[in-house]
Amino acid sequence: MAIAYQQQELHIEQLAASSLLQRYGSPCYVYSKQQFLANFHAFEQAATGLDALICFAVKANSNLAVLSLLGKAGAGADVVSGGELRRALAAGIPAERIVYSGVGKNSADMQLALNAGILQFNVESVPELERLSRVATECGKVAAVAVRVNPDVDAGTHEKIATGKAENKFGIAWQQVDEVYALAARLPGISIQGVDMHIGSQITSLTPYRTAFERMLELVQRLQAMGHPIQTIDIGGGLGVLYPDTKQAVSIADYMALVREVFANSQCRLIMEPGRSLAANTGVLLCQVEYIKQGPQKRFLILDAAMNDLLRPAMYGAVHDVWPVRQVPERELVRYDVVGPVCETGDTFSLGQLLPELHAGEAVALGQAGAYGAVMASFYNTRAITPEVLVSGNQSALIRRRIEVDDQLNWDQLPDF
Ligand SMILES: Cc1ncc(COP(=O)(O)O)c(C=O)c1O
Ligand SMILES: N[C@@H](CCCC[NH3+])C(=O)O
Repeated sequence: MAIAYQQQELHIEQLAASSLLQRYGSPCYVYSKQQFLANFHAFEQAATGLDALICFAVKANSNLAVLSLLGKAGAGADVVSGGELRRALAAGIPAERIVYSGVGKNSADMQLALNAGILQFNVESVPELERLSRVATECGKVAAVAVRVNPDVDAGTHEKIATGKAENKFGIAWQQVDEVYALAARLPGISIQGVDMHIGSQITSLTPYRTAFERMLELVQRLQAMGHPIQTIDIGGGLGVLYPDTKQAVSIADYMALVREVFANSQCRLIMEPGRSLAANTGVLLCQVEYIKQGPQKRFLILDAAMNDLLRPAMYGAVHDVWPVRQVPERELVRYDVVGPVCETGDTFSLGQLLPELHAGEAVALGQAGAYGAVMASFYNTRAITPEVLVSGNQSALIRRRIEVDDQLNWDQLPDF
């Protein structure tokens, strides 16, 4: 079922926004606890009755307060580096709920994961498998492994985030899978546990998922018939969300209904790695208008947020909501090119955006910023790293009265990342 685009249900009151900006500085990422929990519960509820573990893809948002919130709610974590693993562990996510993906795992990070006792390594190549076996043997451990299989499916997504086609660097090619499992079975430091796939990100149709899932189920049955003890099927993440330019999206409920239809009788434990669908609509990037610049042809809204804070528009031509925090109905509508202060023409959030007339110093929110926002920030132009705040309260109540950083964590005892 296609669902229509609606502006993100995250309203920010002028008063609260300016308190936040005053307290934490501008620009500043603001996340909603309630929205994170609502998204996680939507997955959980749709998975009722299935043996399923939802491992949040930490790459989407690695904020410690966010990880701690999701961990307490029962989520596991999908990590792709030693840094992400340390963060997940520091936030209290138990190692037995952590899977480790990625094409370039180094020996030190493998060792860290083995000593922590993680649930599963998702292995992407023969040399990685051989290295993992060697490192595990040296540590006196056996690594629980799923081979990431590349099901050669076009997920119809942006070329920079497609991962499931034969030409992509990810996973083991379909025709090599049998020999890789045969090798895994011979290696002393490896224990075969499952299969893994991830075909891309921001996928807005169920069709590629159906094709990939059916291929994976067939593969599981074939590997089991060969005697491999496949007990887990990791189906990755990738579920798309609504951005202003998304023409259709798939609901969590419909996605999970497909998962159930294909895998319910597999007798395997299902692992999912959603990132964006858990995080995108939980956050905004709050910022302020620095200047209004009137050119001969265009009017520029120059924000104090830039591509180093939110890279997606510059990197993928991605579109995010832009809206003034204070809604003044009588203001005239004006077209702006919404840009940041960085010395790149690509530092543009939106072209010809119709907005109520704005003035320097007023607060603006950039939407859908809870996923792949702060995690992709950089120091470019020697700008400061953007603060992140997780607040309580929901929807319109958000931020209005309760400005509350997650106080469950002891920040002094957390490692510095
Ligand atoms: C291996 C793996 N798992 C999970 C994810 C999360 O994807 P998404 O944020 O699209 O759900 C990604 C990113 O695409 C990934 O590479
Ligand atoms: N960073 C990307 C998604 C990549 C997903 C990681 N495999 C984005 O912002 O959309």
